Amino acid sequence: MAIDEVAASAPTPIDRATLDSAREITESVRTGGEAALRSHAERLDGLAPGAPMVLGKEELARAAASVPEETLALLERVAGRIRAFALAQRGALTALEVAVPGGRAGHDVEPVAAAGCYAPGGRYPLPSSVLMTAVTARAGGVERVIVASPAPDPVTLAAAHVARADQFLCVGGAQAVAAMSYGVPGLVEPVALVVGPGNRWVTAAKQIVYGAVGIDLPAGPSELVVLADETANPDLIAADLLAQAEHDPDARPALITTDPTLPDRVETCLMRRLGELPTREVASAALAHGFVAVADSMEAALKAVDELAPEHLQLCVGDPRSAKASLKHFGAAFLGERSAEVFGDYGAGPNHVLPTGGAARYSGGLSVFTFLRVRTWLELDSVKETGEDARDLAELERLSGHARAAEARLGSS
Ligand SMILES: NC(=O)c1ccc[n+]([C@@H]2O[C@H](COP(=O)([O-])OP(=O)(O)OC[C@H]3O[C@@H](n4cnc5c(N)ncnc54)[C@H](O)[C@@H]3O)[C@@H](O)[C@H]2O)c1
Ligand SMILES: [Zn+2]
Repeated sequence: MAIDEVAASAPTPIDRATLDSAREITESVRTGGEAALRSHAERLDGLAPGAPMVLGKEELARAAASVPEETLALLERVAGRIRAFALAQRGALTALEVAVPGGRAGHDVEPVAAAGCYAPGGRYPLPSSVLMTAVTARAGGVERVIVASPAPDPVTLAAAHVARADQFLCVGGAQAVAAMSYGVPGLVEPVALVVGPGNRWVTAAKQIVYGAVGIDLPAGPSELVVLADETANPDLIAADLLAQAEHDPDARPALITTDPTLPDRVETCLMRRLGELPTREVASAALAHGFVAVADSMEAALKAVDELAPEHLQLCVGDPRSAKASLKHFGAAFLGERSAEVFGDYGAGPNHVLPTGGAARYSGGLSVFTFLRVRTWLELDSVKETGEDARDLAELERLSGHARAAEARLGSS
């Protein structure tokens, strides 16, 4: 692909047909309750007829006890790193109090009361996403946490136990998002915020329920841009492209480089690795809509990356820090070829739930901040300095009630 065609090749966030089918599903769960939820789950999520849809803390603890000890220890270690990073981020946001004319104002920080955390499970079980969402919610102080994932395996349930989730909804897709958002009488209480990655039906459903609940960000099919110069190792690039390609046939792996000899060398490694990859069927489908672009300068390459606003950006260049510093739009950057994107996926610290479909232009990834509300307050001793301005501005807007409410205080200060 020519470098100046890269921006136009960006995927549209969600197609109309997926939105329509997600809307039908979310509406039917909203109005049809448990019976509608069960019928979608049996049809789309492989829920066995009569199987429980919701598990509580004891069942999650039992699942945790059933997995090998070293698996549980692994989940605990990864959860610990995600929690440590989230708590460090939490510490960067503090309550504020400042003087304003006539008094004081400020903000305080309060978590949402209840969060629904979606973890994908259609193609592969993703216990890592359970940890990324639910551990981070708890680190933010969320009181009630429900995790949803279709056909969960014991490790996914164990991850929910490790994350100290309260409930597990064994349902996926748009129906799970609707159930957590609207609630299902007798089964699931509605939450205030729904978060988590997923395929296009999950992403569409989050868009639909937004307003009734808060959502995090569009975190759809995986995207990776590798930005590489002549210092890059073609075999590592091939490995990284395949790692994201295997997520979903809709995933989008791409290489942008200033070295015209690199694409062929990457291609050779890619073909060899693809032949040996157990997930090659999905990966090949994704590779078919990935792309390679050669730029004649680093400046042109950086411009193309910025226009694309990719979810993951792997910087295989001589000076990754300065490349990152000159970019505005990406979900998460991985600096240098040792800092492979998979270490972000699997919990080095930062979250792996990241904006796709160009959403990096207006959103960062999921973080502890997603679960927090910054609420402001105002406390005045005197309205001498601001009261007349308030009254006059209200009159300009012809809102007499406002003007009078301000006026009523003017005499008393
Ligand atoms: N952006 C991120 O931060 C991030 C992180 C991890 C994973 N992901 C992405 O999450 C996705 C996971 O996808 P997945 O499919 O494996 O799991 P998923 O759990 O997201 O979706 C599976 C569910 O989709 C629903 N579904 C499937 N086909 C449907 C249809 N025809 N009509 C209606 N509903 C249907 C079903 O309910 C099914 O259980 C991948 O695209 C992956 O790249 C993104
Ligand atoms: Zn990944």
